[in-house]
Amino acid sequence: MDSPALPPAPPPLVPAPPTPDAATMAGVSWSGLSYDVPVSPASTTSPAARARAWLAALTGRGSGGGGGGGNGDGGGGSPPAGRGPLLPTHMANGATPVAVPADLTAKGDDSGLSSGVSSGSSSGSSRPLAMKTPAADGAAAPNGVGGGDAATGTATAATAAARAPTGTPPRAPNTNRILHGVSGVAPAGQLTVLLGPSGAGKTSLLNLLAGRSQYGPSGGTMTFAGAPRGRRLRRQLAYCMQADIFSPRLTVAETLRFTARLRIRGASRAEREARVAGVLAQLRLEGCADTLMGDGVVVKGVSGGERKRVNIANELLTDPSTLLLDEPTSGLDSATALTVVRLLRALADEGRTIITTLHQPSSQMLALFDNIMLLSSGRVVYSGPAEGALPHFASLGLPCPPHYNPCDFFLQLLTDAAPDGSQPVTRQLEAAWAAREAAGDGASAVAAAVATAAAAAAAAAAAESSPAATAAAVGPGGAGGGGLLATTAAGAARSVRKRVRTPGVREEPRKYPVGWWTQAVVLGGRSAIQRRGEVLEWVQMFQIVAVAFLVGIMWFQLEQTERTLDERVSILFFICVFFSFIPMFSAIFSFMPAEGPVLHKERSSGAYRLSAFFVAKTTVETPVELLYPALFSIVAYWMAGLRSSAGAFALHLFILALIVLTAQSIGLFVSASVRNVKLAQVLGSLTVLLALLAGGYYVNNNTLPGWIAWVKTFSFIKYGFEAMVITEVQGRTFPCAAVPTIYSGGLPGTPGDRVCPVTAAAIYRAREVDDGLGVAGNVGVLLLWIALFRVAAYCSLKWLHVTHKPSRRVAV
Ligand SMILES: Nc1ncnc2c1ncn2[C@@H]1O[C@H](COP(=O)(O)OP(=O)(O)OP(=O)(O)O)[C@@H](O)[C@H]1O
Repeated sequence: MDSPALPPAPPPLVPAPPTPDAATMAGVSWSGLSYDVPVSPASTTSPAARARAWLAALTGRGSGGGGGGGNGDGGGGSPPAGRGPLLPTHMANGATPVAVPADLTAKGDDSGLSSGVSSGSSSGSSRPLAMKTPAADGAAAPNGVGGGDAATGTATAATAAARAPTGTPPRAPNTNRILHGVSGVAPAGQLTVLLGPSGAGKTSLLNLLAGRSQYGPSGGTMTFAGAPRGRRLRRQLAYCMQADIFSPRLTVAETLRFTARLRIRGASRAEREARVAGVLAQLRLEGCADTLMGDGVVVKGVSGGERKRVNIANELLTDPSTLLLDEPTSGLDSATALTVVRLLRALADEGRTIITTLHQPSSQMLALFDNIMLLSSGRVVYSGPAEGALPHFASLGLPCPPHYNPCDFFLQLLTDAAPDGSQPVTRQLEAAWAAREAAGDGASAVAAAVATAAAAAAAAAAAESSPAATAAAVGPGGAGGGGLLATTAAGAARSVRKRVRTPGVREEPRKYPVGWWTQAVVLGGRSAIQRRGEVLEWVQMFQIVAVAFLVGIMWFQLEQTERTLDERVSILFFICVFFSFIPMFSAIFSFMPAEGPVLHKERSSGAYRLSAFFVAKTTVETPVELLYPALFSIVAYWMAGLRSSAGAFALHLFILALIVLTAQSIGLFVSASVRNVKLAQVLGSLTVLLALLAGGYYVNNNTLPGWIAWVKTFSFIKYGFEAMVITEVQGRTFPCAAVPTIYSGGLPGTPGDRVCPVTAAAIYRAREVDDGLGVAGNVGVLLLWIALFRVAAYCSLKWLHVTHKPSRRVAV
């Protein structure tokens, strides 16, 4: 019996997904990216919520999972498909309503930045601007990224939901959504610019792409050169942060040389020098190669424009295929800013993927861009070729006035607010773009296609992980990206193909470009150079020597009798205190504000291990810290007439060095644990004051009540002071003076006779020195303190102070 004929297959409801070209595959794409951050603890009212917010802020975990309430698009989950209301049809110019995806229908923007779309906010507005959809006037779709026809009718929210490349995940409680399922593509060999008003989410998006966001993405995918971001691509991606953070006391050339030594793998010295010379020439920095970087405040250095270019040069040293830049022109005059943008254009023309945020580009700059992505409150209002933006807005009934800078026009559209603070036009633009994306005519379709291809490539790579298979996959004609790349004839894509095929790009056997020892040696060398301006600072040197002479004069050639025993003890205590304050306060500023930002930046780029930095820094700084007490002692010790023996002097110096290192270690710990400079200062002062008060000189520790007597155990000054006293008087006797003192006894009203001459034991008794511990015991305690606080400083630095690894809630 014949089987009945099958009914013809129904026509597809959605257009076929676009096929990304080679340059797009080799570039960066992101699909449905969402980003949530914890709400500020101060803005929550309930104590429990505030505690959760504090905890989230502390641990860097923005939201713990899906679901939960909330008033935003994510908070309560998306409304069922098809239930997105339409915008009101009050708009002029015969505009038809724009379908609003479910994502935009929530009352109130969960980002907390602006109000959400509501019929009231639009219909009640007397906005002069009105929009129409592309479908309304039959306008041809502007050249969207993915190609494909514009929707032929009003897209529904159901379509939007069905066509969304990735569903935006629900927003967790106590979080703000900064990015709402943002999709885009930045093809290789092209300059892609993120534009939008302040707070639109440009930096957040860039941070996500760079893997540097504080909390990690809440949803979505990213692909780099057709693959998910992984370690193998880490060094192919460079990020120029907005703040140009550099060590102020290094010259431009030194800065680049140190970066080259730390970040270029397996290069000889000559090759590194050639690379540095190359980027200096490329960025036209030869003229200021020997100028200090400076900090613009204390150390005079390069100009703002040069600094920006050094920032870019520093990242170009590793020859990255993808360069992300956050506001590379901020603070520059228009001519210098144009120079920087031209430079980015040239870098893109070399085949690199360049993605940058810019604040207010001129129309001259616009002509240099390939693509722009316009963001508003974390949502896309346009993403595609730069020349397609004006037609897109014109098709919505928003033509750019003649002789107007298009970029200013875009930003004005996105910042225009009604008297009640609402932004109906912005909301409508977001909705219009969402509708266009839903119709398959936008970046999200391309990004989704790239993500699919990337997933397939990753699966294939996992199946065939042999080097031969990898080579076949990346080579021309291979089954993977190489095959795709080989199909293009575009110049940009050719250079991209060359880059992607560069040996070493695919393999990242080690986490860091150079080994631990090299890192430590290079960082140590840099630390030494950084301190050159400080160590030899005549003022500081003069201060130490001047105080040494002053002390020598005040305590000049103390009599070797009972009469001056008090002075003898007091000078030792003064030395302990003086050399507790100085190293403590110089260490307190070690990481914040001084080196913390540089460390954070360099660690974020994966340049070196924290342990290498820490060991190098503390090792290099130790001899410098010990120089001052040595200078001081050479003068003051002999002038004051302390124990006249080379051995005693050496031991005195050794104990003083330990006191300095203990104070420095505590200072390092405070600096590594506290971000607030003032708080660090207060903590430092408190620590030294407590150590001073419990040091056994001012207060008789044995007479303290039991509940507070334990404080003396934590006074590092006490241990140093006692060790010094023992060194000074051990085995000596001092002839009695005419007038009795506490050392010889026999004072009126005290029991017992006077004991002459005064022995060391009598001095220990009078000063409550614990001679049972001896010099060795006290030295041991100080060494323990040094070790403990250094380890604690390292741990704080690693886990509390400098975070360079964002938490990741989804794998991308
Ligand atoms: N970690 C965070 N915690 C709280 N809010 C954040 C965090 N990161 C970003 N935001 C908020 O997200 C919004 C977007 O910030 P983002 O820096 O991305 O904006 P932008 O477009 O780069 O702005 P600008 O042009 O002024 O630099 C801002 O309102 C910002 O306050």
